[in-house]
Amino acid sequence: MSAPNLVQVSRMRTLATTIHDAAAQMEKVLLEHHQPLPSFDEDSPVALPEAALAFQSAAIGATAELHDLLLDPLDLLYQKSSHYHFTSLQFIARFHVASMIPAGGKTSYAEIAQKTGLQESMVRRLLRHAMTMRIFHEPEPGMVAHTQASKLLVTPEKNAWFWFHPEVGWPASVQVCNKRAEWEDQVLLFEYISSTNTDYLLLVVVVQYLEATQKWPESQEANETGFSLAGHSGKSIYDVFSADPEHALRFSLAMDTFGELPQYQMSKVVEGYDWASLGRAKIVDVGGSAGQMCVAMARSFPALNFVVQDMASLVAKGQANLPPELEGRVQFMAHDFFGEQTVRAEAYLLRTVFHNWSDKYCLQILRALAPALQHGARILINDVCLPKPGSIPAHMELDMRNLDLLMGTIFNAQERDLNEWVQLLAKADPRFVFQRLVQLKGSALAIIEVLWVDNA
Ligand SMILES: C[S@@+](CC[C@H](N)C(=O)[O-])C[C@H]1O[C@@H](n2cnc3c(N)ncnc32)[C@H](O)[C@@H]1O
Repeated sequence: MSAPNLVQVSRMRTLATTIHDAAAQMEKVLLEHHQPLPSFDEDSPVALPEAALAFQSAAIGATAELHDLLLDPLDLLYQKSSHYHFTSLQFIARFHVASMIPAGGKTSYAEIAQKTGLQESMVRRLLRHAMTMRIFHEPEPGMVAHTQASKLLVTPEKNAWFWFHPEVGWPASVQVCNKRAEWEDQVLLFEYISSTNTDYLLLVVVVQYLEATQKWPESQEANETGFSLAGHSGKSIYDVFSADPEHALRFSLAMDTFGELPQYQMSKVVEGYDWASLGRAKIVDVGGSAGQMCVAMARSFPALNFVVQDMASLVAKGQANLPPELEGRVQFMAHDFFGEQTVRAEAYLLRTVFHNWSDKYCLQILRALAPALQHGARILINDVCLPKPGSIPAHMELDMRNLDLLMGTIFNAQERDLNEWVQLLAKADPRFVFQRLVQLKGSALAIIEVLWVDNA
């Protein structure tokens, strides 16, 4: 075993000390100038006294470096290349949302929806995303109030300046490499996805999100999205992929890298749920890709057996790569999850399956399970469960709300909060009875545990 990296530990402490010392100096200066301490409060002074500026700069530099230093490197790349925040900022700027909220007061999501012509649920998603960046806050459920930053946007000049970045600078920057013509060529598009990461593509797609939302309000269809508008002439991502299974397979490889981010790792699922409580049981992994999750679980829980269901190309890949010692314990089956479930089992796992489908299609996937379900069967949904605004650290909430906007942009789908999960299940069939939410430690994902109860 190699020795711990003491240089990194020392840098971490040096930075923490710089932050501590600079903050103490700033407090002193502010007290001397009879100024309040920094806060997000809408009435907090914007400018610091001259004597505090050097300390402010030292603290910002050290916090930024400490933040990056503490990130997993894959997460660092992900965070630096995430651009979903432009979607919520574009909405705020385009509709001059700041001017709809009175100073010192509050306005409901419903009223903002009515003034902007967007659906209330969309307004809530966009503004809750911005709130993780301290732009507006939700002082009570359903209401929006100013922070120090959002209040600046009340004036037309500031809003125009703010508008410039998502509406002019951002779309222009997408064109910098003048690739749009080449993107029309799907082969290059998919080579791009698989060879680097999805961000260049997603940038073009996300630019179109508000356009799609305004063009097709309330749409639940994947061919009426930012993706469809971004050079795909009305096609959904599914249409584009199904025309080319090889590239669909490559996209699934790109998704595997997503799964390596600490907050989405499969090990958190293996460790975070009481799988042993199932006893000797069979688990069907619906939409289980090439079986990576089941292989990890089979290794840790010898009493469990698995059936992985997915598209034919993926299950064939899973079967070919199955470690020999798991032969017989992990089976593969091509199955369309919109079609009737035929395998009877003690539990059904649906891992990150629902978040890329709108409610209309999630209901179909849930109802298709029913014919195979026996009283007491567990349905385990491993997906994001959006937190109450402000209830977890902002960078973690932002990560979840980024994913929410990404799902909207590409699929007309969404991440869901607990209330939305419970409502979705009840609407699918009252025999789906929500049991409990298990928030997996160190993960952005939860397990929503549901029982099938005959006569419920
Ligand atoms: C976001 S991925 C999740 C994969 C896997 N559960 C995981 O967590 O790594 C969604 C999966 O659903 C599969 N899928 C999409 N449409 C399907 C359908 N109609 N029937 C079965 N599987 C489908 C995809 O091939 C993909 O493997």
